[in-house]
Amino acid sequence: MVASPFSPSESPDQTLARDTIFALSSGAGKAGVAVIRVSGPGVKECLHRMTRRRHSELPADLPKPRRAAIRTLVHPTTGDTLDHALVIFFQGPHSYTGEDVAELHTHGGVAVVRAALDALASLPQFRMADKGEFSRRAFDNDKLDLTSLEGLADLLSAETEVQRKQALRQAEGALYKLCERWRTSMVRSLALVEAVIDFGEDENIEEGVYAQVRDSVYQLAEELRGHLADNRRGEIVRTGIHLAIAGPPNAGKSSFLNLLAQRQVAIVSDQAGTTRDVIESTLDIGGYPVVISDTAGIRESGDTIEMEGVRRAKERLAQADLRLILVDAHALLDGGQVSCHPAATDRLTSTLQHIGIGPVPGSSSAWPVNPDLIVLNKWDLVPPSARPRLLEQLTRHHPLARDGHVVPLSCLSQDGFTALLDRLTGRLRAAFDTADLANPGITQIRHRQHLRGCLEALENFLELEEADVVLAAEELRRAAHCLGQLTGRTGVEQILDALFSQFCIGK
Ligand SMILES: Nc1nc2c(ncn2[C@@H]2O[C@H](COP(=O)(O)OP(=O)(O)OP(=O)(O)O)[C@@H](O)[C@H]2O)c(=O)[nH]1
Ligand SMILES: [K+]
Ligand SMILES: [Mg+2]
Repeated sequence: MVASPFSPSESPDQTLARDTIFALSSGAGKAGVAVIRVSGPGVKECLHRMTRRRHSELPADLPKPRRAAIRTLVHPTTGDTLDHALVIFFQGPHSYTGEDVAELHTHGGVAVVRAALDALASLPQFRMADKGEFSRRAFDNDKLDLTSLEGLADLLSAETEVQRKQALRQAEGALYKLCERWRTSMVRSLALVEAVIDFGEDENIEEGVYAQVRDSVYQLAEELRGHLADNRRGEIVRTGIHLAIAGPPNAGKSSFLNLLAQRQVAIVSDQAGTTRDVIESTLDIGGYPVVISDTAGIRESGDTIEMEGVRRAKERLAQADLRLILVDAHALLDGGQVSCHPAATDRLTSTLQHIGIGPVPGSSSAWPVNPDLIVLNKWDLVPPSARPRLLEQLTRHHPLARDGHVVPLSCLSQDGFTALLDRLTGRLRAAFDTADLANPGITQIRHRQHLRGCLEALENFLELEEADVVLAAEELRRAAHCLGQLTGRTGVEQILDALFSQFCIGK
């Protein structure tokens, strides 16, 4: 958990005014163990009234903080034994919420849990927690900032390894710490600029203070720019990487989707133009969440419905994060053979041109999309003797096929599928690896907006002259405020006070 370095102390009155909240924190329904969490000023009283040492009628001592203790759980008024439970006590502020917290690990039966919850509800000023209320209290008590809370929410809904890791890092406060480092630097600069305003003529102000501030703001702006130029990696991993499969009709695109998904998601047939709509399936590929779109085969057609499908296919291809083009390898051959040197290469070029990739002669409507992988499907139909030559010719002579961008595959026999998956995972890792610990990613549009606002203010600052020192202070204040909105920690005065006390500028 992240403790704010600037946590304001809560007055005892505020604490007392609060209800004690409780909830079943583990999943609902029958289970081996259930965890009931209790937080608030009444926790000690609750443990005193509801727990006994085993085989004893006497109230048990409060368990040592953070140590599990076995207790008999009883009803606070009737004294009925409810269960034997493992009890853990966390003394505020060293707890998740920052208040006194107890965890009761009871047997997971539905009736046991209900009895325990009913017993808790009978205590004065105790009530069931609202949704997210424990985390809300953690935020109010400066135990968590907004980005950590968002990370926690993402962690609860993470479906793949990469999402889990990213969410965990954010929940642990990596983004928060980075933002606080930036914000502290900005507030420090602000303090110096305000010192220049207040004591500008004073001999106690060092020479060159303003230049120092400019340097540090310049560096900060560079760092923020670098952070914003992340190709939206974190956001994409959070919501799913969009991979489009496109290609000519009958290349085997739907067969490939079905192979990836390991079930019959899309209709496969030998009729060209089978797929019309975009068909989506969300899969876990090497730990990455990937939303795969199978699309209509791209070709000219008189059929208005098919043309709408083709339009959607092109649109999807243009918007995708990753593009996989599937072609029929057999169609690149000349009567089953790799004929004179440039033929297969030319055929690939023309196949790609037909689906709008690469320069289209005499057309201004070519869109500049580059495939991330070109899959040569129906490899089983390529005679084994022709395979090495075909591959060599393409990788050597086709500009889009170089650097291992071409992979042979047979959806029919599944030959080449494992190699293709490895290649795909490699591409995903290259494009979306978020494991850079020193550089926690931005995972929400909201983060990006506040960072942009912050950068804008810093850039405005850098355009000002030293004479505009009042405006300069205003921009720095705005920059720090933007970051404060990102983390939910907007207080500037506390940092300022702490810094001013170090400057020794007062007489
Ligand atoms: N021999 C062979 N046939 C394949 C392979 N992959 C797919 N096919 C066949 O090719 C035909 C077309 O497959 P689909 O998956 O429908 O192709 P598509 O690209 O989705 O076609 P459209 O949706 O019409 O654009 C079907 O008869 C498949 O069985 C393969 O690797 N080898
Ligand atoms: K088809
Ligand atoms: Mg299809």
